[in-house]
Amino acid sequence: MTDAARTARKSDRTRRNGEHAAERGGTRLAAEGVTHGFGEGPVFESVDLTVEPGEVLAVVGPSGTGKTTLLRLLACFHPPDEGVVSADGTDVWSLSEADRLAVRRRVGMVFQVRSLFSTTAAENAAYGLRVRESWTDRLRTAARRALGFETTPTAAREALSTVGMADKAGRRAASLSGGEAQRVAIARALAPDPDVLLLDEPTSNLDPRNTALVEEAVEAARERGIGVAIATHDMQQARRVSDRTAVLLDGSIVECGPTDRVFESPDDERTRKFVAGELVY
Ligand SMILES: Nc1ncnc2c1ncn2[C@@H]1O[C@H](COP(=O)(O)OP(=O)(O)OP(=O)(O)O)[C@@H](O)[C@H]1O
Repeated sequence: MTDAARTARKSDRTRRNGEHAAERGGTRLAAEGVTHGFGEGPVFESVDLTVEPGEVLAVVGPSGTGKTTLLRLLACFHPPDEGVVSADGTDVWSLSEADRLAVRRRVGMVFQVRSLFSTTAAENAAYGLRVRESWTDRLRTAARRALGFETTPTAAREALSTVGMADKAGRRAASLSGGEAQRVAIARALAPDPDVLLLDEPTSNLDPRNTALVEEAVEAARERGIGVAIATHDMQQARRVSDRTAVLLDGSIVECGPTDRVFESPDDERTRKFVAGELVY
């Protein structure tokens, strides 16, 4: 495909996804002037970044630059040292715990390390739905299971299907390959239909087939109007899946813009060198 055709296809996709996002409402997550560290000086300073509804944002940068830290802050796991993490313009750390929990429930996160519970793929995919069940629902589910009825909620089955794992729903997590386990982790994040999906290096160590299936799931999320932020070392992946790319280097976002522009004519010399593989860390 020519560069012009790729750009045209992406802008068409961005427009359609904007429409899906508008239908859904969505949540706009943002880091505003965020500085964070772990006691030995900040990992990054004054970071401004938004994840818009219905877009895929790639966060690229060398190892140790703070991509995971940034995603964890956006997921509201803990407050930043300085600056604000906001959801639709509201500082999430100014909210009551209950309201902040409500924001967190609209955000799904998939970690770089294997993080499934030691049960079946189906139970893992249903986890986010089950935690929201009332006690009556739980009793009903337990009773149905005792009677041998299917108890996997439809949303969990659909999420497993989105990641190509429908046929392995009954498999125990421990028996899944790394790629299968990662796809189930994505299904678990997708099943409650989050507004935002945060993916931390979801395909590091995966083979091309699993990588392609994960990228298809990212596309499916985008088509539902979900905003996706994906931290990745893989520049080709950033180009394939994202609408915008943020480059996190030397403790700050040195560049953030439409992916094709960032890769083809970056404003910052460090970006040019980084995406060309010329920066050695
Ligand atoms: N809980 C923690 N305690 C102390 N230091 C931490 C903690 N979490 C991260 N760090 C440090 O913060 C820096 C950024 O780490 P982070 O995992 O966010 O980077 P990254 O860009 O995601 O790296 P990678 O690409 O290797 O996953 C590193 O120097 C790391 O050692």
